[in-house]
Amino acid sequence: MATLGDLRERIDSIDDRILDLLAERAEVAVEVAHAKRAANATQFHDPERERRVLTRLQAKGAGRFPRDAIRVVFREVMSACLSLEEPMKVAFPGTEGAFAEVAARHLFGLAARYRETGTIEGVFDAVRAGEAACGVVPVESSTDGSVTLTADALIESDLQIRQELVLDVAYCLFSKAEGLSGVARVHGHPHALSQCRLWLAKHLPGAQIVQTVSAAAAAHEALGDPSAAAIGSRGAGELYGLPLLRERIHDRAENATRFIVIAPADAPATGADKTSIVFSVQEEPGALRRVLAIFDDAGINLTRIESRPSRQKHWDYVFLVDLEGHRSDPRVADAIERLRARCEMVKVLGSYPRSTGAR
Ligand SMILES: C=C(O[C@@H]1C=C(C(=O)O)C=C[C@H]1O)C(=O)O
Repeated sequence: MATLGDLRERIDSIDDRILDLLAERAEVAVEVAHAKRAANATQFHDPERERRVLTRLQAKGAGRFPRDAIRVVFREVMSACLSLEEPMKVAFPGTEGAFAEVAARHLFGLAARYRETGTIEGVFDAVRAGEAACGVVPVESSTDGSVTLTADALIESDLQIRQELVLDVAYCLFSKAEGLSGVARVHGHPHALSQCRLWLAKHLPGAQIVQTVSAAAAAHEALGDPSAAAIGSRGAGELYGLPLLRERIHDRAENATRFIVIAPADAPATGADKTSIVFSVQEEPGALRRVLAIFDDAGINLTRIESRPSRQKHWDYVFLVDLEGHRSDPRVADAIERLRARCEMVKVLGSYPRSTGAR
């Protein structure tokens, strides 16, 4: 049997080969940059190509090496190669450690340049101004429903949805207190507090609940005061060096948030896509039913419908719909045309590949 020393020598020599291959890959990536420049490409980042690379490699597999890890490794390899061409600039709301940052890093890797904008509107502004190539914003929570700030910003903006990601959201409680009995105050972002409401009522009934603008602000409170606790992602607690008091304190075991990537353009068809649209209907009986019948007749599945105030008139609404299919599919394109004939306003918010989710 090989000794531990022999085996480690073999691993060292394999690692050297991996490094040589990474160096070779980086050289080719730089050549790709030259080729793109020669072709006057406006954008180096190519999410469709990246998706094809990840899908191909995960399908191929690597013996006993876990399939999920293939995604993580190659996500970082591509992010690093892209940074040689031009680092991807990505905006997200909130501050470091927020779930939007977890989603953004999952999608774009460590080598991208991240910009915290504080607010959801700030993400839209940064992308519109070209300060970021794209932005990552939450659009709905499986527990709390729609993120209305995002819905309203989408309705008003010319930016398009080009990707989505459903992220499992697990909240932890952090504090310098010895145990729950030492916690007098719990600080958290309103979304976090709402998704942990029942747990807090049961386990910390006497604690004062304090809303903060971000997970980071909550962490700062808990850092400065041992009788304070903060709610946040595991990563946020680690980032701020706070001791973990309890894990998975969210009320529903299945707690996920759907994030979208907004950019100046949406994504080409992949065969498993969704399209988001917004429309307004005339104020007459049965108007919404007639509009929805267009999708029914075309056999198009709607995955979500939501109404928002139009902000033009009192008690006037617009409807946001997510449907299965790409806007370039003849069936979807035809349904949208028929919608235009019936509605006062129709706006396509973008077509994008369906999320396969992330844990
Ligand atoms: C190298 C390229 O540019 C970027 C980097 C990629 C990679 O490292 O594989 C893939 C797509 C682009 O985001 C390319 O377009 O092929």
